[in-house]
Amino acid sequence: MRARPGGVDLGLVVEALSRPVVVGAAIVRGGRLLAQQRAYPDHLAGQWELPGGRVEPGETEVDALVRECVEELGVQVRVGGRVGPDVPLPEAGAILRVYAATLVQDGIDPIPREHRTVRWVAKEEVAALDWLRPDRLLVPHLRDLLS
Ligand SMILES: Nc1nc2c([nH]c(=O)n2[C@H]2C[C@H](O)[C@@H](COP(=O)(O)OP(=O)(O)OP(=O)(O)O)O2)c(=O)[nH]1
Repeated sequence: MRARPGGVDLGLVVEALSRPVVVGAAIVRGGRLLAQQRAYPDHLAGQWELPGGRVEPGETEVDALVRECVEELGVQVRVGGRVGPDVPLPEAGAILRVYAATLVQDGIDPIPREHRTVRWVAKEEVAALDWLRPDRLLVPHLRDLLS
């Protein structure tokens, strides 16, 4: 039996709050958004996502974004504000939380270390990219970021 003070199911609230967080970086340079193309697993290969990954225990979300951008792309990022709502990731049993970001050194190009390729996407191209399914919900918010 779940506790329901005031009609709120506390079990569900705790479950939602404790779900692991995958952070994503919406890195913008010169009015374009950086997207990266997955190389694996097979059923996701070829689709596009934002740089990022799981927040490890003891790490802040900003720490995780900075670490993932170094690991995946070899670049340092400066993390800004939130972009769009939290998006459920049913496959990973997690939620995706996206932050705006910029490159600390504008002249250093991101090099994909774990992905097939990366691409700087213009506002009018964002909606047409073959994003991972959860990211599709974020397309209007990503476009707004490029306004
Ligand atoms: N980084 C990132 N992951 C995303 C996005 N959208 C989305 O559904 N995901 C999913 C893919 C994965 O299931 C999960 C990220 O998990 P993860 O950090 O363990 O990374 P991964 O599957 O790429 O693999 P690995 O680093 O463990 O090798 O979030 C996105 O925009 N960026």
